[in-house]
Amino acid sequence: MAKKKPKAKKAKEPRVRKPLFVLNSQQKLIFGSFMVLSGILLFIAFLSFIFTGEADQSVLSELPSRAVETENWASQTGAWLSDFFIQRGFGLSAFIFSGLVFLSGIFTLLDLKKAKLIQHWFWGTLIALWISTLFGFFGHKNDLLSGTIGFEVNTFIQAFIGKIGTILLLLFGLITYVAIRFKVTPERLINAFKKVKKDFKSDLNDAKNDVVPFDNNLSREAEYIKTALDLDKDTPKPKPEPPVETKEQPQVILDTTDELPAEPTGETALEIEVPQQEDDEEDIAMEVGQIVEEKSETDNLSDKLVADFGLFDPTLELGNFKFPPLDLLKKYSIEGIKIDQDELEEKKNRIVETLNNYKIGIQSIKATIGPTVTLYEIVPDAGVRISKIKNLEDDIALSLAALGIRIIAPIPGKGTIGIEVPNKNSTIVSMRSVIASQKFQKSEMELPIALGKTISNETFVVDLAKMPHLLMAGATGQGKSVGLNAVLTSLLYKKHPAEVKFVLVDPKKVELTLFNKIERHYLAKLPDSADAIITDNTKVINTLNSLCIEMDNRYEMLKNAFCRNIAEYNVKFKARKLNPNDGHAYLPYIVLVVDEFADLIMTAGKEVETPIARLAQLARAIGIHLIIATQRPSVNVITGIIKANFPARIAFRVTSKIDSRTILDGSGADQLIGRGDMLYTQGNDLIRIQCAFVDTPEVEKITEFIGSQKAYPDAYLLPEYVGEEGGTNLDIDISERDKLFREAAEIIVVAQQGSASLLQRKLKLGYNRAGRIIDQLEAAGIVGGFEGSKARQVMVTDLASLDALLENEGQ
Ligand SMILES: Nc1ncnc2c1ncn2[C@@H]1O[C@H](COP(=O)(O)OP(=O)(O)OP(=O)(O)O)[C@@H](O)[C@H]1O
Repeated sequence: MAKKKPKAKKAKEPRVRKPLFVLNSQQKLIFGSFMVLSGILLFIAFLSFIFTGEADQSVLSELPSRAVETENWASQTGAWLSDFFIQRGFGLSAFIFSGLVFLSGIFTLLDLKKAKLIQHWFWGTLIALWISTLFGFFGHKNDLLSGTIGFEVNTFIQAFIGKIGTILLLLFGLITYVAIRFKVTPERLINAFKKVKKDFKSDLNDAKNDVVPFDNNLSREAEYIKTALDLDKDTPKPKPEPPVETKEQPQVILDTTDELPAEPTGETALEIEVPQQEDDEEDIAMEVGQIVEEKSETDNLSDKLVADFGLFDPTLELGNFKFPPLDLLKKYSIEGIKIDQDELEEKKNRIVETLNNYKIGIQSIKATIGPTVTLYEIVPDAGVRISKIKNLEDDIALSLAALGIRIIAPIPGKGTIGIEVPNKNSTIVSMRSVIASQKFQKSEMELPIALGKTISNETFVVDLAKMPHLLMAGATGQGKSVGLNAVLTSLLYKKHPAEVKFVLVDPKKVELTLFNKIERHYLAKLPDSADAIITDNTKVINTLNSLCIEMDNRYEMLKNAFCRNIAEYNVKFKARKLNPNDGHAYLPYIVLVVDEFADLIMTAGKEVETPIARLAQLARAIGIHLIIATQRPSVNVITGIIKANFPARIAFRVTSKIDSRTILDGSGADQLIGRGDMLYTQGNDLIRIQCAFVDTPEVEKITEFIGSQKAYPDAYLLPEYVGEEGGTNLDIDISERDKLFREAAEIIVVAQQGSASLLQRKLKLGYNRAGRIIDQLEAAGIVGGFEGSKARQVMVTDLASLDALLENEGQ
């Protein structure tokens, strides 16, 4: 079945006709210019033939010979060609051929459409034939006019239909030519005639008006118009309105009448009457006022900016950034599904047998072979209870002696019952194959992720931005880390560093280290942290809270820009409608990845759960998306509040039905076979997917490729967040003081001004950190207490006293 598919497809493919010869650019130049020059040469030769043809007549039979001298301006070749085309060919209409040769050269040089050129040749040849026949009729004594062809054709026609018949035939030929070539119809002709008549009438009226200028009313009107024009002289005049009755209008209507029956009725008849109304003498001319498009100030400014600089390009700073090539990903020898007919038959028989043993008859059975499992879709006999088959899951598993059998009863939307049976030899779905797939390459999604292949071997691509957050769970060693790498790899292959940033949390410390290499391209971090990848739990809390601040900031920016989501905001920013001086900036998507969430929840509990839940609830619109993976899908890890906000879930194999229920709200994940076999749900159906496999060396190669390119000066900085541990209590402890404490103290003493904003400016700190240092300075007795809006009093007068104070403190 599956084998036949590609064959059928092949048969249906339209046969592409290859062009007979295709010229490259150089050949086009050479061939094109040759044709252009040949056209010119022919023209010169033909022109000369009119004057010298007779003189050269006698030597034509001796050509070609160096001894012979010809009068033609193009010498022997010219004489011979002219004789061939004019004398023995078409007469004077041979000039048309010199034009056609010239035109062919131009078409080749400019690479214009060949079909058009062929049309020119066709119509050109026809008109040449017609003209030469016409000349043959009137000037049959002069070969120069008609050429042999014109003469012969004439003689031939006249022999059958006589002179009058020939004239009529020529006329008919002309009408046919004009009708087809210039698409002339009787209606068009009538219409053109009416238009001329109307123009003539209005000209006549104008002339009459000019002749009687002293008619009272008219003169007053003319005077009024004149004054208006005078007043208007300085102001720019609007363009004259296009006349209501446009050229095309009658044509469109007449074109429709072409296809109408002889006696048009109903609506169409009405349409035909429109041009007749135009003919009415009492028709009142109507002028349509120009529609004024009012533009706001910002629109004008942004339009001008866009006209001057083009749309804002966020990728410009790393304009030469190259996306990783496909070759960095491995090809696998066991890739591609191989059909084992015997295995299929055997399994089918066992399923049928087992069901028959329980008195369940089957009407039909169909197999779809996937990378790891084969889906047998059965239609049971009428009257069989579905639950009966569902209960036979274990019996079927026993008879097939296979792990991981899943029964889907019924398959939603299909009216069949599905039995998924693992293949004896599973195939690897390589990351390369899914990344190279059309579906991924051509996807227009915001954050496309190629997860793997479905049971029908289709690449499965989803948009993380639509999910909007993803929960991944599965027992250890079942493919979670590979799944996370597949997600990250997909984004690296599709998104520029300016468009997406990752916040990586890796409590296991080893899973995501490879991504360190792309820190300055793709990672985001807290301002004063050394590593972008977070392995320490306290730092996770700070980062999550910092993301909450980023979320609030982004919402504020969206509100000020009157946008509902990040996509709208970025479009507006790119169109230069948002001023960076007002705090606006291009917003990259932020993807937070937590590998091993259980560990976090166990150690930090509510402190982690609260910001995660907040982000999950609110962050979708402003482009922050969460991917959370866990080995332990128990209810105290995946709590109700987390579950409620993560509609998209991936389950790798788990050990118990309870775990499966925690992740998917149903069983199924316990029946998977591991090694990347997974179930995906986005709130409704479960889809079985074989996860794409990406190995550590592949990830290393990709990160190395990206890491070796020009980067931003630093990772994307998240807003500063100081946790409760940074509060005043700890500050009293000298060892807990900020690294910049001494420097800050010196600045304050020199300036004699105890303000946090001074520190912010001088030390380039965030508000929170500067405030914390001020608190520490207060605890150390360097500045006084808080005095509302006034700066704090500085207690130390000079640097020497400061040194003395701090030294005493250390003792
Ligand atoms: N999609 C896949 N295709 C083929 N093999 C896979 C796939 N995913 C995982 N495997 C196999 O399973 C092994 C374990 O995968 P992985 O390290 O991702 O598991 P894990 O769930 O992250 O485990 P842990 O939780 O202990 O980190 C891999 O080394 C690989 O051999």
